[in-house]
Amino acid sequence: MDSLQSLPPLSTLSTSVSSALNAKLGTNHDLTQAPSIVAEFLTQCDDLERNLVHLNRTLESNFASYASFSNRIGHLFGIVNSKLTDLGSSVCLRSSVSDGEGLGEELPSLAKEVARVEAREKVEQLLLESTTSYPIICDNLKKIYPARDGNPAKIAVRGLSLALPRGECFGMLGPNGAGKTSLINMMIGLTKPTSGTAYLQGLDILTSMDTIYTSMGVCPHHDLLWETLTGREHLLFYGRLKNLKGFALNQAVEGSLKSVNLFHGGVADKHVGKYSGGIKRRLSVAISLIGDPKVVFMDEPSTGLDPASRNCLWSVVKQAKRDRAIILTTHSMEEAEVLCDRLGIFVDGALQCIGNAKELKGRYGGSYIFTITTSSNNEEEVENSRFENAKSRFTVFAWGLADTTLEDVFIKVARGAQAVNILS
Ligand SMILES: Nc1ncnc2c1ncn2[C@@H]1O[C@H](COP(=O)(O)OP(=O)(O)OP(=O)(O)O)[C@@H](O)[C@H]1O
Repeated sequence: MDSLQSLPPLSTLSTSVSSALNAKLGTNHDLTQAPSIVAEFLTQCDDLERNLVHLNRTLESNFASYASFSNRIGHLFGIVNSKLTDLGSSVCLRSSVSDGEGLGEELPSLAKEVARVEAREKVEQLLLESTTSYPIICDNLKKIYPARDGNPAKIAVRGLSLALPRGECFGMLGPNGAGKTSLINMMIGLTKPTSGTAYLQGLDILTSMDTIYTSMGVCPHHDLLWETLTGREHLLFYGRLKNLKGFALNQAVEGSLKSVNLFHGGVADKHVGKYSGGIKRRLSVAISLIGDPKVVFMDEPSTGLDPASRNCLWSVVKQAKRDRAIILTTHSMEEAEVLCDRLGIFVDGALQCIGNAKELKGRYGGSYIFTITTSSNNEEEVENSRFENAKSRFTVFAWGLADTTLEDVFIKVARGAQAVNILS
Protein backbone atom coordinates (compact mmCIF):
# COMPACT_ATOMS: atom_id res chain seq x y z
CA MET A 1 0.00 0.00 0.00
CA ASP A 2 3.04 2.25 -0.30
CA SER A 3 1.61 4.01 -3.30
CA LEU A 4 -1.38 5.24 -1.32
CA GLN A 5 0.73 6.70 1.46
CA SER A 6 -0.08 10.33 0.74
CA LEU A 7 -3.82 9.67 0.44
CA PRO A 8 -6.19 9.65 3.40
CA PRO A 9 -7.29 6.16 4.47
CA LEU A 10 -9.71 4.44 2.12
CA SER A 11 -12.53 4.46 4.65
CA THR A 12 -12.60 8.25 4.80
CA LEU A 13 -12.92 8.42 1.03
CA SER A 14 -15.71 5.98 0.54
CA THR A 15 -18.33 8.68 0.29
CA SER A 16 -18.68 11.49 -2.21
CA VAL A 17 -15.37 12.83 -3.50
CA SER A 18 -14.78 16.59 -3.54
CA SER A 19 -13.41 18.21 -6.66
CA ALA A 20 -10.18 19.19 -4.92
CA LEU A 21 -9.69 15.60 -3.92
CA ASN A 22 -10.46 14.41 -7.42
CA ALA A 23 -7.49 16.31 -8.73
CA LYS A 24 -5.38 15.06 -5.87
CA LEU A 25 -6.37 11.50 -6.53
CA GLY A 26 -5.47 11.89 -10.15
CA THR A 27 -2.04 13.32 -9.49
CA ASN A 28 -1.12 12.03 -6.06
CA HIS A 29 -0.72 8.48 -7.08
CA ASP A 30 1.80 9.33 -9.72
CA LEU A 31 3.41 12.05 -7.70
CA THR A 32 4.05 9.72 -4.79
CA GLN A 33 5.81 7.42 -7.20
CA ALA A 34 7.79 9.82 -9.31
CA PRO A 35 7.51 13.36 -8.02
CA SER A 36 10.20 14.90 -10.15
CA ILE A 37 9.31 13.17 -13.40
CA VAL A 38 5.59 13.68 -13.12
CA ALA A 39 6.10 17.27 -12.04
CA GLU A 40 7.70 17.71 -15.43
CA PHE A 41 4.56 16.38 -17.08
CA LEU A 42 2.47 18.88 -15.24
CA THR A 43 4.48 21.81 -16.44
CA GLN A 44 5.13 20.54 -19.94
CA CYS A 45 2.22 18.38 -20.91
CA ASP A 46 -1.06 20.11 -21.64
CA ASP A 47 -2.79 16.84 -22.36
CA LEU A 48 -2.32 15.57 -18.84
CA GLU A 49 -3.65 18.79 -17.41
CA ARG A 50 -6.63 18.63 -19.70
CA ASN A 51 -7.25 15.07 -18.64
CA LEU A 52 -7.20 16.03 -15.00
CA VAL A 53 -9.72 18.76 -15.62
CA HIS A 54 -11.78 16.24 -17.51
CA LEU A 55 -11.49 13.82 -14.61
CA ASN A 56 -13.03 16.38 -12.31
CA ARG A 57 -15.89 16.99 -14.66
CA THR A 58 -16.72 13.36 -15.21
CA LEU A 59 -16.53 12.56 -11.53
CA GLU A 60 -19.02 15.27 -10.81
CA SER A 61 -21.43 13.54 -13.15
CA ASN A 62 -21.08 10.50 -10.94
CA PHE A 63 -20.39 7.69 -13.33
CA ALA A 64 -16.73 7.98 -14.13
CA SER A 65 -13.90 5.75 -13.27
CA TYR A 66 -10.26 6.56 -13.15
CA ALA A 67 -7.15 4.67 -12.44
CA SER A 68 -3.62 5.84 -12.77
CA PHE A 69 -0.84 3.38 -13.06
CA SER A 70 2.56 2.90 -14.56
CA ASN A 71 4.42 -0.12 -15.77
CA ARG A 72 6.38 -0.38 -12.58
CA ILE A 73 3.95 0.81 -9.95
CA GLY A 74 2.73 -2.00 -7.81
CA HIS A 75 -0.56 -0.80 -6.42
CA LEU A 76 -3.57 0.84 -7.99
CA PHE A 77 -6.69 2.65 -7.03
CA GLY A 78 -9.61 3.88 -9.05
CA ILE A 79 -12.78 5.83 -8.57
CA VAL A 80 -16.00 4.08 -9.41
CA ASN A 81 -19.25 5.95 -8.94
CA SER A 82 -17.41 8.59 -6.91
CA LYS A 83 -16.07 6.04 -4.49
CA LEU A 84 -12.44 5.28 -4.09
CA THR A 85 -11.90 1.65 -4.82
CA ASP A 86 -8.82 -0.38 -4.11
CA LEU A 87 -8.05 -2.12 -7.39
CA GLY A 88 -5.14 -4.27 -6.28
CA SER A 89 -1.92 -4.71 -8.16
CA SER A 90 -1.23 -3.52 -11.68
CA VAL A 91 -0.75 -7.09 -12.84
CA CYS A 92 -4.19 -7.92 -11.52
CA LEU A 93 -5.79 -4.90 -13.19
CA ARG A 94 -4.10 -5.46 -16.51
CA SER A 95 -5.27 -9.03 -16.75
CA SER A 96 -8.80 -8.18 -15.70
CA VAL A 97 -9.01 -5.35 -18.22
CA SER A 98 -7.79 -7.63 -20.97
CA ASP A 99 -10.48 -10.13 -19.97
CA GLY A 100 -13.09 -7.42 -20.41
CA GLU A 101 -13.81 -7.38 -16.70
CA GLY A 102 -12.58 -5.44 -13.72
CA LEU A 103 -12.31 -1.66 -13.75
CA GLY A 104 -15.44 -0.03 -14.99
CA GLU A 105 -17.15 -3.34 -15.65
CA GLU A 106 -20.46 -2.05 -14.37
CA LEU A 107 -20.07 1.35 -15.95
CA PRO A 108 -21.14 0.83 -19.58
CA SER A 109 -24.73 -0.03 -18.71
CA LEU A 110 -24.93 2.85 -16.25
CA ALA A 111 -23.39 5.29 -18.72
CA LYS A 112 -25.76 4.05 -21.40
CA GLU A 113 -28.77 4.65 -19.19
CA VAL A 114 -27.56 8.14 -18.21
CA ALA A 115 -26.92 9.01 -21.87
CA ARG A 116 -30.32 7.64 -22.91
CA VAL A 117 -32.22 9.63 -20.27
CA GLU A 118 -30.26 12.82 -20.96
CA ALA A 119 -30.83 12.53 -24.70
CA ARG A 120 -34.54 11.85 -24.22
CA GLU A 121 -34.95 14.88 -21.91
CA LYS A 122 -33.09 17.09 -24.36
CA VAL A 123 -35.29 15.95 -27.25
CA GLU A 124 -38.49 16.50 -25.26
CA GLN A 125 -37.38 20.01 -24.34
CA LEU A 126 -36.41 20.84 -27.96
CA LEU A 127 -39.72 19.56 -29.32
CA LEU A 128 -41.54 21.96 -26.99
CA GLU A 129 -39.37 24.87 -28.13
CA SER A 130 -39.65 24.03 -31.86
CA THR A 131 -36.16 25.44 -32.42
CA THR A 132 -34.19 25.14 -35.68
CA SER A 133 -30.77 25.39 -34.06
CA TYR A 134 -30.87 21.59 -33.87
CA PRO A 135 -31.14 20.46 -37.51
CA ILE A 136 -31.39 16.78 -36.53
CA ILE A 137 -33.73 15.50 -33.80
CA CYS A 138 -34.55 11.79 -33.51
CA ASP A 139 -37.67 11.27 -31.43
CA ASN A 140 -37.79 7.70 -30.13
CA LEU A 141 -37.02 6.33 -33.57
CA LYS A 142 -37.53 2.58 -33.87
CA LYS A 143 -37.10 0.05 -36.68
CA ILE A 144 -38.27 -3.54 -36.51
CA TYR A 145 -37.91 -5.76 -39.58
CA PRO A 146 -40.86 -8.16 -39.56
CA ALA A 147 -40.39 -11.92 -39.33
CA ARG A 148 -39.86 -13.43 -42.75
CA ASP A 149 -39.01 -16.81 -44.30
CA GLY A 150 -38.89 -18.51 -40.91
CA ASN A 151 -36.57 -15.82 -39.47
CA PRO A 152 -37.82 -13.99 -36.37
CA ALA A 153 -38.52 -10.24 -36.37
CA LYS A 154 -35.37 -8.18 -35.97
CA ILE A 155 -35.19 -5.02 -33.84
CA ALA A 156 -32.61 -2.97 -35.72
CA VAL A 157 -33.11 0.38 -33.91
CA ARG A 158 -34.51 0.38 -30.38
CA GLY A 159 -36.18 3.76 -29.88
CA LEU A 160 -33.38 6.29 -30.42
CA SER A 161 -33.61 9.86 -29.13
CA LEU A 162 -30.85 12.22 -30.14
CA ALA A 163 -30.47 15.93 -30.91
CA LEU A 164 -27.64 17.37 -32.98
CA PRO A 165 -26.97 21.11 -32.99
CA ARG A 166 -25.85 23.08 -36.00
CA GLY A 167 -22.08 22.97 -36.41
CA GLU A 168 -21.73 19.44 -35.08
CA CYS A 169 -20.33 16.41 -36.82
CA PHE A 170 -21.65 13.37 -34.97
CA GLY A 171 -19.74 10.13 -35.46
CA MET A 172 -21.76 6.95 -35.44
CA LEU A 173 -19.48 4.06 -34.59
CA GLY A 174 -20.58 0.48 -34.22
CA PRO A 175 -19.81 -3.09 -35.18
CA ASN A 176 -21.33 -4.70 -38.28
CA GLY A 177 -25.06 -5.26 -37.91
CA ALA A 178 -25.43 -2.70 -35.10
CA GLY A 179 -28.23 -0.85 -36.90
CA LYS A 180 -26.43 2.24 -38.22
CA THR A 181 -27.59 1.84 -41.80
CA SER A 182 -31.16 1.10 -40.67
CA LEU A 183 -31.13 4.34 -38.68
CA ILE A 184 -29.78 6.42 -41.54
CA ASN A 185 -32.08 4.80 -44.10
CA MET A 186 -35.07 5.97 -42.07
CA MET A 187 -33.74 9.51 -41.86
CA ILE A 188 -33.02 9.78 -45.57
CA GLY A 189 -36.45 8.43 -46.45
CA LEU A 190 -35.42 5.03 -47.84
CA THR A 191 -37.44 3.13 -45.22
CA LYS A 192 -40.27 4.07 -42.85
CA PRO A 193 -39.78 3.96 -39.07
CA THR A 194 -41.79 1.28 -37.24
CA SER A 195 -42.54 3.94 -34.62
CA GLY A 196 -41.22 7.30 -33.55
CA THR A 197 -39.98 9.89 -36.00
CA ALA A 198 -37.20 12.36 -36.73
CA TYR A 199 -37.26 16.09 -37.39
CA LEU A 200 -34.78 17.43 -39.91
CA GLN A 201 -34.61 21.21 -40.00
CA GLY A 202 -37.79 21.11 -37.91
CA LEU A 203 -39.68 19.03 -40.52
CA ASP A 204 -41.14 15.60 -39.75
CA ILE A 205 -39.70 12.78 -41.89
CA LEU A 206 -43.10 11.05 -41.82
CA THR A 207 -44.91 13.91 -43.55
CA SER A 208 -42.42 16.31 -45.16
CA MET A 209 -39.73 14.22 -46.82
CA ASP A 210 -40.07 16.02 -50.19
CA THR A 211 -39.29 19.38 -48.59
CA ILE A 212 -36.57 17.88 -46.43
CA TYR A 213 -34.71 16.62 -49.52
CA THR A 214 -34.01 20.20 -50.59
CA SER A 215 -31.94 20.77 -47.46
CA MET A 216 -30.39 17.31 -47.10
CA GLY A 217 -27.18 15.88 -48.51
CA VAL A 218 -26.21 12.21 -48.59
CA CYS A 219 -22.87 10.60 -49.30
CA PRO A 220 -23.80 6.92 -49.58
CA HIS A 221 -21.53 4.02 -48.72
CA HIS A 222 -21.25 3.01 -52.38
CA ASP A 223 -20.81 5.78 -54.95
CA LEU A 224 -24.04 6.25 -56.88
CA LEU A 225 -22.66 7.80 -60.04
CA TRP A 226 -23.39 7.59 -63.76
CA GLU A 227 -20.34 6.40 -65.69
CA THR A 228 -21.26 8.38 -68.82
CA LEU A 229 -21.69 11.74 -67.10
CA THR A 230 -18.82 14.01 -66.07
CA GLY A 231 -18.18 15.14 -62.52
CA ARG A 232 -19.38 18.62 -63.40
CA GLU A 233 -22.60 17.25 -64.92
CA HIS A 234 -23.28 15.33 -61.70
CA LEU A 235 -22.92 18.46 -59.63
CA LEU A 236 -25.09 20.47 -62.03
CA PHE A 237 -27.78 17.78 -61.80
CA TYR A 238 -27.77 17.59 -58.00
CA GLY A 239 -27.49 21.39 -57.74
CA ARG A 240 -30.69 21.75 -59.79
CA LEU A 241 -32.41 19.25 -57.49
CA LYS A 242 -31.56 21.65 -54.68
CA ASN A 243 -33.29 24.48 -56.58
CA LEU A 244 -30.09 26.19 -57.71
CA LYS A 245 -30.25 27.98 -61.08
CA GLY A 246 -28.17 30.13 -63.45
CA PHE A 247 -25.21 31.98 -61.97
CA ALA A 248 -25.78 30.63 -58.45
CA LEU A 249 -25.73 27.06 -59.80
CA ASN A 250 -22.50 27.56 -61.78
CA GLN A 251 -20.85 29.26 -58.84
CA ALA A 252 -21.86 26.46 -56.46
CA VAL A 253 -20.53 23.81 -58.88
CA GLU A 254 -17.18 25.60 -59.28
CA GLY A 255 -16.82 26.08 -55.53
CA SER A 256 -17.68 22.48 -54.98
CA LEU A 257 -15.15 21.19 -57.56
CA LYS A 258 -12.45 23.39 -56.02
CA SER A 259 -13.23 22.23 -52.50
CA VAL A 260 -12.57 18.57 -53.35
CA ASN A 261 -9.63 19.29 -55.66
CA LEU A 262 -11.35 18.37 -58.91
CA PHE A 263 -11.30 21.80 -60.52
CA HIS A 264 -7.88 21.87 -62.15
CA GLY A 265 -6.53 19.67 -64.94
CA GLY A 266 -9.86 19.13 -66.63
CA VAL A 267 -10.81 16.25 -64.29
CA ALA A 268 -14.29 17.67 -63.81
CA ASP A 269 -15.04 17.36 -67.52
CA LYS A 270 -14.01 13.72 -67.91
CA HIS A 271 -16.53 10.90 -67.76
CA VAL A 272 -16.89 9.39 -64.31
CA GLY A 273 -16.18 5.97 -65.83
CA LYS A 274 -12.56 7.14 -66.17
CA TYR A 275 -12.25 8.26 -62.52
CA SER A 276 -10.24 6.38 -59.91
CA GLY A 277 -12.03 5.18 -56.76
CA GLY A 278 -10.59 8.12 -54.80
CA ILE A 279 -11.88 10.72 -57.28
CA LYS A 280 -15.32 9.09 -57.28
CA ARG A 281 -15.41 9.26 -53.48
CA ARG A 282 -14.47 12.95 -53.50
CA LEU A 283 -17.18 13.61 -56.07
CA SER A 284 -19.72 11.80 -53.86
CA VAL A 285 -18.78 14.03 -50.93
CA ALA A 286 -19.02 17.13 -53.14
CA ILE A 287 -22.51 16.02 -54.27
CA SER A 288 -23.60 15.61 -50.67
CA LEU A 289 -22.60 19.19 -49.90
CA ILE A 290 -23.84 21.04 -52.98
CA GLY A 291 -26.74 23.46 -52.50
CA ASP A 292 -25.81 24.23 -48.89
CA PRO A 293 -27.75 21.40 -47.20
CA LYS A 294 -28.25 21.91 -43.48
CA VAL A 295 -28.35 18.19 -42.73
CA VAL A 296 -25.78 15.82 -44.20
CA PHE A 297 -25.34 12.05 -43.86
CA MET A 298 -21.97 10.58 -44.76
CA ASP A 299 -21.47 6.83 -44.79
CA GLU A 300 -17.76 6.03 -44.44
CA PRO A 301 -16.74 8.98 -46.65
CA SER A 302 -13.01 8.24 -46.81
CA THR A 303 -13.16 4.49 -47.42
CA GLY A 304 -10.67 3.46 -50.08
CA LEU A 305 -8.83 6.80 -50.22
CA ASP A 306 -5.05 7.12 -50.11
CA PRO A 307 -3.67 9.21 -47.19
CA ALA A 308 -3.28 12.42 -49.24
CA SER A 309 -6.81 12.26 -50.70
CA ARG A 310 -8.19 11.34 -47.29
CA ASN A 311 -6.59 14.38 -45.67
CA CYS A 312 -7.97 16.58 -48.44
CA LEU A 313 -11.43 15.11 -47.89
CA TRP A 314 -11.19 15.59 -44.14
CA SER A 315 -10.45 19.30 -44.66
CA VAL A 316 -13.59 19.52 -46.81
CA VAL A 317 -15.72 17.91 -44.11
CA LYS A 318 -14.21 20.07 -41.35
CA GLN A 319 -14.95 23.18 -43.36
CA ALA A 320 -18.44 21.96 -44.22
CA LYS A 321 -19.60 21.20 -40.70
CA ARG A 322 -19.47 24.81 -39.58
CA ASP A 323 -22.95 25.65 -40.75
CA ARG A 324 -24.74 22.31 -40.65
CA ALA A 325 -25.25 19.09 -38.75
CA ILE A 326 -23.48 16.02 -40.09
CA ILE A 327 -23.97 12.38 -39.14
CA LEU A 328 -20.99 10.36 -40.22
CA THR A 329 -20.61 6.62 -39.93
CA THR A 330 -17.13 5.21 -39.95
CA HIS A 331 -15.10 2.19 -38.96
CA SER A 332 -11.97 4.36 -38.80
CA MET A 333 -11.22 5.55 -35.28
CA GLU A 334 -8.74 8.02 -36.73
CA GLU A 335 -11.43 9.54 -38.94
CA ALA A 336 -13.81 9.68 -36.00
CA GLU A 337 -11.26 11.49 -33.83
CA VAL A 338 -10.26 13.95 -36.52
CA LEU A 339 -13.75 14.88 -37.74
CA CYS A 340 -16.32 14.27 -35.04
CA ASP A 341 -17.27 16.64 -32.24
CA ARG A 342 -19.20 13.86 -30.52
CA LEU A 343 -19.24 10.14 -30.99
CA GLY A 344 -21.88 7.57 -30.28
CA ILE A 345 -21.12 3.87 -30.09
CA PHE A 346 -24.09 2.00 -31.48
CA VAL A 347 -24.49 -1.68 -30.57
CA ASP A 348 -27.50 -3.90 -31.07
CA GLY A 349 -29.81 -1.07 -32.08
CA ALA A 350 -28.99 1.33 -29.25
CA LEU A 351 -26.43 3.99 -28.46
CA GLN A 352 -24.28 2.61 -25.67
CA CYS A 353 -22.58 5.93 -24.96
CA ILE A 354 -22.18 9.46 -26.28
CA GLY A 355 -19.36 11.91 -25.79
CA ASN A 356 -16.33 13.43 -27.42
CA ALA A 357 -13.28 11.22 -27.91
CA LYS A 358 -11.59 12.51 -24.77
CA GLU A 359 -14.64 11.98 -22.61
CA LEU A 360 -15.11 8.44 -23.86
CA LYS A 361 -11.47 7.61 -23.29
CA GLY A 362 -11.68 9.03 -19.78
CA ARG A 363 -14.89 7.18 -19.04
CA TYR A 364 -14.04 3.77 -20.46
CA GLY A 365 -10.29 3.77 -20.58
CA GLY A 366 -9.37 5.51 -17.36
CA SER A 367 -5.72 4.68 -17.49
CA TYR A 368 -2.36 6.05 -18.44
CA ILE A 369 0.69 4.01 -19.12
CA PHE A 370 3.91 5.63 -18.03
CA THR A 371 7.04 4.34 -19.72
CA ILE A 372 10.67 5.31 -19.40
CA THR A 373 13.56 4.27 -21.60
CA THR A 374 16.96 3.67 -20.15
CA SER A 375 20.05 1.57 -20.82
CA SER A 376 19.68 -2.18 -20.45
CA ASN A 377 22.51 -2.01 -17.88
CA ASN A 378 20.00 -0.40 -15.53
CA GLU A 379 17.36 -3.03 -15.95
CA GLU A 380 17.68 -4.46 -12.46
CA GLU A 381 17.70 -1.03 -10.90
CA VAL A 382 14.56 -0.07 -12.81
CA GLU A 383 12.82 -3.23 -11.62
CA ASN A 384 13.56 -2.31 -8.02
CA SER A 385 13.16 1.42 -8.34
CA ARG A 386 10.20 3.52 -7.33
CA PHE A 387 11.33 6.29 -9.69
CA GLU A 388 11.57 8.96 -7.02
CA ASN A 389 15.23 9.38 -7.76
CA ALA A 390 15.25 7.73 -11.15
CA LYS A 391 16.95 10.57 -12.95
CA SER A 392 19.72 10.90 -10.36
CA ARG A 393 20.38 7.15 -10.33
CA PHE A 394 20.50 6.38 -14.03
CA THR A 395 20.11 8.13 -17.35
CA VAL A 396 16.54 8.38 -18.58
CA PHE A 397 16.73 8.60 -22.38
CA ALA A 398 13.04 9.18 -22.89
CA TRP A 399 9.74 9.01 -21.11
CA GLY A 400 6.20 8.88 -22.31
CA LEU A 401 2.66 8.89 -21.08
CA ALA A 402 0.15 7.00 -23.23
CA ASP A 403 -3.59 7.49 -23.01
CA THR A 404 -6.21 4.88 -23.87
CA THR A 405 -6.99 4.77 -27.58
CA LEU A 406 -10.44 5.20 -29.06
CA GLU A 407 -10.09 1.71 -30.44
CA ASP A 408 -9.68 0.35 -26.88
CA VAL A 409 -12.88 2.19 -25.93
CA PHE A 410 -14.76 0.90 -28.95
CA ILE A 411 -13.78 -2.71 -28.32
CA LYS A 412 -14.62 -2.46 -24.63
CA VAL A 413 -18.03 -0.87 -25.16
CA ALA A 414 -19.03 -3.13 -28.04
CA ARG A 415 -17.89 -6.27 -26.26
CA GLY A 416 -19.54 -5.22 -22.99
CA ALA A 417 -22.87 -4.47 -24.68
CA GLN A 418 -22.85 -7.69 -26.67
CA ALA A 419 -22.06 -9.70 -23.52
CA VAL A 420 -24.98 -8.06 -21.67
CA ASN A 421 -27.31 -8.82 -24.57
CA ILE A 422 -26.28 -12.47 -24.67
CA LEU A 423 -26.95 -12.81 -20.95
CA SER A 424 -30.26 -10.94 -20.94
N1 LIG B 1 -34.27 -5.57 -44.73
C1 LIG B 1 -33.92 -6.24 -43.63
N2 LIG B 1 -34.69 -7.26 -43.18
C2 LIG B 1 -34.37 -7.93 -42.06
N3 LIG B 1 -33.30 -7.65 -41.29
C3 LIG B 1 -32.49 -6.64 -41.68
C4 LIG B 1 -32.76 -5.89 -42.87
N4 LIG B 1 -31.79 -4.94 -43.00
C5 LIG B 1 -30.97 -5.11 -41.96
N5 LIG B 1 -31.39 -6.12 -41.18
C6 LIG B 1 -30.77 -6.58 -39.92
O1 LIG B 1 -30.82 -5.49 -39.01
C7 LIG B 1 -29.62 -5.43 -38.25
C8 LIG B 1 -28.98 -4.06 -38.44
O2 LIG B 1 -28.48 -3.99 -39.77
P1 LIG B 1 -27.79 -2.67 -40.36
O3 LIG B 1 -27.46 -2.91 -41.79
O4 LIG B 1 -28.64 -1.49 -40.05
O5 LIG B 1 -26.44 -2.61 -39.48
P2 LIG B 1 -25.12 -1.70 -39.71
O6 LIG B 1 -24.74 -1.20 -38.35
O7 LIG B 1 -25.36 -0.69 -40.75
O8 LIG B 1 -24.05 -2.77 -40.19
P3 LIG B 1 -22.77 -2.52 -41.18
O9 LIG B 1 -21.75 -1.75 -40.42
O10 LIG B 1 -22.35 -3.91 -41.48
O11 LIG B 1 -23.26 -1.79 -42.41
C9 LIG B 1 -28.74 -6.58 -38.71
O12 LIG B 1 -28.95 -7.68 -37.84
C10 LIG B 1 -29.29 -6.90 -40.09
O13 LIG B 1 -29.11 -8.27 -40.40
